[in-house]
Amino acid sequence: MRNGPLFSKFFAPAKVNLTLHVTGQRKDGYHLLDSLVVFADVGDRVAVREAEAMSLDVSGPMAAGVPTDASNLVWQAAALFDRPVAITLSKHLPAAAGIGGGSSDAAATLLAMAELTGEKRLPDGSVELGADVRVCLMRQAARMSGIGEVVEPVGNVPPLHAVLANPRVEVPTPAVFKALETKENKPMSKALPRWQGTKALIDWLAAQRNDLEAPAMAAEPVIAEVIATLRALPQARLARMSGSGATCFALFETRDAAEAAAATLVDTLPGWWVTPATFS
Ligand SMILES: C[C@](O)(CO)[C@H](O)COP(=O)(O)OP(=O)(O)OC[C@H]1O[C@@H](n2ccc(N)nc2=O)[C@H](O)[C@@H]1O
Ligand SMILES: Nc1ncnc2c1ncn2[C@@H]1O[C@H](COP(=O)(O)OP(=O)(O)OP(=O)(O)O)[C@@H](O)[C@H]1O
Repeated sequence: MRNGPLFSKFFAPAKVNLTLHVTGQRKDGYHLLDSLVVFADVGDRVAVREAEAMSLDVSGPMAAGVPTDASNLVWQAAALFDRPVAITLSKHLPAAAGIGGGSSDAAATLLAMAELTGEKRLPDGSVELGADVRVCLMRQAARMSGIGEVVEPVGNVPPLHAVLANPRVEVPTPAVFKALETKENKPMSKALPRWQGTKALIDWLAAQRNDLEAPAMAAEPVIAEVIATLRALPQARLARMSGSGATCFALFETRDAAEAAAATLVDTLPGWWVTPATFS
């Protein structure tokens, strides 16, 4: 005898592209990428409960403007299983922000639905929900290539402490890719180094790129201001945009330095979304 409806919940971590090299473009217009992806200890939360019919409740400090109907990627993910559920989504990440958002929420929903239904394999169409869904399903440091469908785990990534900042402007991913002038750029080195500690990783990252920074900045010039502001923070070692923006990150060698820097930004720029984070 089961006691009460089936229920499952999962964390949806922010997805951060430490690097994002655009190396080509397919005939269908999708761009080929080479990206070192890590996940933050900040994110959304998804819960699903067995119900008579599908429903979605969106709450949390970043819920404004997030769809509450079947256009939400969590609804689309849950609907791939033939089991109606009441979904609750608690939004802590800004949307259209280059840090996974909908894709990470969709991945968390897929995992929650698989647990709730006991399904061992994900339904067809799961990873097609978004180019970032596959890497978000892995939710650990990975090298992502192809258009996002090739995901290779990367071990021994030293801990990175960061500040994430978003000026609360939504940046449409398709437009940023479209505006990228040079589609064939150098990938990262074939073999990634085995970094000996946080400083070695940051030094290596400094020689990598996010090729979408330039088109994103052209679309939203405030992104250049975000990067300059992050770069000027005490003990900030590197600042870069994540994904197609507008969220940018600064890297620090200690969590204390990241938290102190975040507190400074929260004071001086109350209109921005700012949080300390640890990447792994
Ligand atoms: C920028 C990244 O976030 C890096 O992780 C991803 O490549 C984009 O992931 P995403 O936001 O889940 O992207 P999707 O929602 O699947 O695609 C949005 C649009 O971005 C463009 N797009 C996306 C991924 C890719 N490799 N090449 C593209 O050109 C396409 O126009 C696509 O229609
Ligand atoms: N669960 C969701 N959370 C936020 N936005 C969602 C969600 N589902 C659908 N959307 C819609 O998707 C759009 C893109 O939001 P999302 O957070 O996926 O940004 P993104 O820039 O694509 O993230 P990334 O590029 O890092 O994958 C939003 O503007 C919103 O209208």
